Amino acid sequence: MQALSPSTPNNHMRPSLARRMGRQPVTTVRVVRCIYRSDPVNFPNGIGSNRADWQSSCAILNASSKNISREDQPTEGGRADHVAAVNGHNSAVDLNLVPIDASKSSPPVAPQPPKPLTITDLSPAPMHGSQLRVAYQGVPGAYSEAAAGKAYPNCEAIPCDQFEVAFQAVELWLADRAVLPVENSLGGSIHRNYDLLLRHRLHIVGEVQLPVHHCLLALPGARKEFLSRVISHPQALAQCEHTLTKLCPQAAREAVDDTAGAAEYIAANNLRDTAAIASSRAAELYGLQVVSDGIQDDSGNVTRFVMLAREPIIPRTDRPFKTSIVFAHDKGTSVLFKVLSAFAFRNISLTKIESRPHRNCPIRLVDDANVGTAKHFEYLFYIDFEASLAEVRAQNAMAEVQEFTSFLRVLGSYPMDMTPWSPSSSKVD
Ligand SMILES: O=C(O)C(=O)C[C@]1(C(=O)O)C=C[C@@H](O)C=C1
Repeated sequence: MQALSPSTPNNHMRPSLARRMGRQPVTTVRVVRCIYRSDPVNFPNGIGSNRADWQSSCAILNASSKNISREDQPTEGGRADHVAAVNGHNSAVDLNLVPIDASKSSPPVAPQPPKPLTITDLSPAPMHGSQLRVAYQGVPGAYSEAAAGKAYPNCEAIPCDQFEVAFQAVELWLADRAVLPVENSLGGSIHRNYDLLLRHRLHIVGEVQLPVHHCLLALPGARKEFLSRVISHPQALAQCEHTLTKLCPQAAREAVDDTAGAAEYIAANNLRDTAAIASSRAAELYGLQVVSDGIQDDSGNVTRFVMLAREPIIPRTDRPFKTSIVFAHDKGTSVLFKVLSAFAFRNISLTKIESRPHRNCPIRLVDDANVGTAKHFEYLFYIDFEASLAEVRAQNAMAEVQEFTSFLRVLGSYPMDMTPWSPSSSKVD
């Protein structure tokens, strides 16, 4: 089976099911022009230069207007005001977008003098986040939806059919935050999402670590001995690899876009020979039965998600902060030790280091007249360190790192998730 995506035939069933759930997944579309009505979260005083820019650069999007034309793929590297991700045909209502009709526009009102910016205008809303619109990849019941709820209780979670679309939803003010899984304690890093962090200009403003408790789900009455395949997100398949071999050795494993989408697909197509790895909430939402509960290979299975916003938060020192950076050097990996020592000398702990291919310059050739040409792979390095950028030691470390690197970007300086440890229990039958 192909992965569920906007272009695959499977996709036709997803909007209908999502509609049953009360909302449609965000898909990639081209919006002609749009206006943003209000942003109570980022600009509670009703003022902000970003919003003004946005208003002047955009005009009309009407939920029912014919101005929206669907496209299968987002424009690669396209400008934010050309490509939008909106929610189905009722999007304008859901997303606070209002039509402008010049003939019916209200009478002119005296211009209001701008209110001075305050510190709250500059800093995104705190983590309790009511009314925050949070874009996530997947359909209701996905772990990313649960992560959005953990980070921002009472938020409005907006399903998106791709991670790329979740980024665009924030860039285009259709959502206030995006939630992005970056690593799992069993499956490791989600590499593609590291690449997306660099390709887009959003800022990391928070993190949550979510215990991930997987279930094997099938249609009511289905027996695990007769299952011929198990479908899920590749990370979920990896996290249950050994347990699955014991439970259903006969079943083939197939990757799809998200865990809950796998459950939805089985229900929509009445597949009696197929099971999904997904959450118990997905079982409830799509009417499936839990064949086995707690099938992750380790009871302490945890996925780390980062929260992304258009603006960075102001780093503080009154609680534990983490900072994420990415860097490269035109002399390659030889600078890595120097960069790491900038943190070590200041007693700053690193919590994560990841390397990704340097796509702009993947290979560096070093000619040696005597022995020939060495071909070195080039990397971008992602580092998370345990300090706030408001701390002098972190600022000094960064100044030193800047000297050693040819490219350096701060992805965000944000509060660490310090919630109590509650591992998901393993309950395999
Ligand atoms: O498919 C989902 O439910 C997701 O939210 C995605 C995702 C991931 O990308 O890692 C999130 C958490 C789990 O680790 C498995 C899958």
